[in-house]
Amino acid sequence: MKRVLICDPLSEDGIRPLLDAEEIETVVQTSMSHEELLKAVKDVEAIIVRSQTQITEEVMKHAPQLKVIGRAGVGVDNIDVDAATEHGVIVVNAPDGNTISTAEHTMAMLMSLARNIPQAYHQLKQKRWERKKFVGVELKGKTLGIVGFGRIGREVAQRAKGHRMNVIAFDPFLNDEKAEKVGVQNGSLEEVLKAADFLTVHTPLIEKTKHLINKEAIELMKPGARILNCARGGIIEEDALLEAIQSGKIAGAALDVFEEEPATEHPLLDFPEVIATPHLGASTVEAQENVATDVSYDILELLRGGTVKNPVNLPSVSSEMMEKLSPYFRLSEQLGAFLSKVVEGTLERIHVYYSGELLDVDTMPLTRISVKGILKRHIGERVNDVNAFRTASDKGIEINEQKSTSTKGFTNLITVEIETDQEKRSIAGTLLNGLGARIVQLDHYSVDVVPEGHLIVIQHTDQPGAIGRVGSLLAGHDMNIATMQVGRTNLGGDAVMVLTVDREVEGKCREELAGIADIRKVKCLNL
Ligand SMILES: NC(=O)c1ccc[n+]([C@@H]2O[C@H](COP(=O)([O-])OP(=O)(O)OC[C@H]3O[C@@H](n4cnc5c(N)ncnc54)[C@H](O)[C@@H]3O)[C@@H](O)[C@H]2O)c1
Ligand SMILES: O=C(O)[C@H](O)COP(=O)(O)O
Repeated sequence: MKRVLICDPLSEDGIRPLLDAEEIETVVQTSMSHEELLKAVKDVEAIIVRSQTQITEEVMKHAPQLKVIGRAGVGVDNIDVDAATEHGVIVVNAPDGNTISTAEHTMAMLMSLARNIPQAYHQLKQKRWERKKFVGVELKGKTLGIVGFGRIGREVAQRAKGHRMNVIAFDPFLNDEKAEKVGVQNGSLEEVLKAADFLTVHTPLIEKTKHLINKEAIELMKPGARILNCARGGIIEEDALLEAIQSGKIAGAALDVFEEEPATEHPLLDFPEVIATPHLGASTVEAQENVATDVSYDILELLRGGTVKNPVNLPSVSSEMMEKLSPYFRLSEQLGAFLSKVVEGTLERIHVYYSGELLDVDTMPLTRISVKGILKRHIGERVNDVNAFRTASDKGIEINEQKSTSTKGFTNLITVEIETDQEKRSIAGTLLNGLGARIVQLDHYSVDVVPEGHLIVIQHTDQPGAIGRVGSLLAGHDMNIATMQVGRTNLGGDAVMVLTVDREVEGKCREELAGIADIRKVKCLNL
């Protein structure tokens, strides 16, 4: 018997496939303490959670039989996906099942916020007939700013348009053409912040979106604007929001999620301008049945040796292929990650070229890993080796893979090229026998860089003193330079510097670097 442990409340109809499977024993044990959870996972092959239960590496270490973790919902931020991958545990989620419910909940919050419905209801329940106090605003003609135009963001936009709102959205995967097709305006984050009467966030919580809506962002907003978060606590900086509510800059907020949940004692709840629900976005009969069904089928398939529909981290490479390809896995991801951090604009096309000893190998898994490395910057851990292509195609990004006979003298060479609506950039890397991975080309500059650690990539004009000024500035910041590579097109022409430094480069240091004469662009990377 294979044991499946369900740790958070799930729809019984949704888990029916598991309950009906003869070879599966399904154990439902919710609201466990951490110690109880560690004991309960001892002999399970699958764990299913919603957002409450944290599946940490410690939990995985206590579950030696564990093969799969199912997230009956979208966000996998309560699961240590990296640790799962390291432990060979597949993570699956249910990305589509609760989209509509969450979009509808966002609209319910938007309307409640506009018309003070929770506050008025509360007064009436206290037998107070207040009318003057609860004068609201219409949605018609107002601008809804959407940050994160994925599944839920798009559904919210459609509904807001039904209310005759103007919609402006920001998403790194959105461009004017795609926005126009769905009748919204494409904007930068700054443009969205400045235009919004109501601002709603629908991004995942990843490093890049943590406190995306902070004090500086709120300062850009219109006085009297209102903010909604039905995505994840932490995308909006709660202290900054509190201050803005206190000062009157922000007229109201609707929150379904908090940085720490349960959030019964949260200071934001003391403000009458703040309305809130206890993470109810996905709490409908339909969504719960959908997500439980999707995750149950995937787990069943996987435990029966089949393939899953919604893997978050599954590497799908045969063992024979693995032997040939695995030395290039890390390099492929590093090339993608490196390039995604230096390129500007909305991604349109990714080309990957292989040459040398990679000519006769099925390199598709490597392309997938490079694409994952590129997309990870915006999507976080939810993009993986398996879903990288699907995610790219969902975002309208074209992927091309080609074999090339031009080896530039290397026994193997991988070249990744990104085209955006603004520029075309490329990077090439190789595995040097006995020496490991090297970046050997950045655009048309030859370099020799180990793709690891803290890197600074500087585009500048080749002029005497430029290198010295960079060195002195970094020294002034007590920043040790481990390696430095310089490439140039021609004397006095465009040039690039790639430096490896011993620690992360802070914002102030980066700004000062960008201010040096002859320096055009500075990008700081952690690989
Ligand atoms: N409140 C709830 O109960 C509930 C229910 C479902 C989902 N969620 C949360 O809602 C969020 C969105 O879910 P989804 O299904 O729409 O996901 P999705 O992956 O379809 O969309 C997320 C979008 O955010 C974009 N994005 C990433 N980084 C960005 C950035 N820095 N700026 C702007 N956009 C960025 C991505 O490109 C993507 O298009 C997730 O955080 C999810 O966990 C909450
Ligand atoms: O990411 C999600 O799917 C939502 O936050 C839903 O979380 P829940 O399953 O705990 O309701």
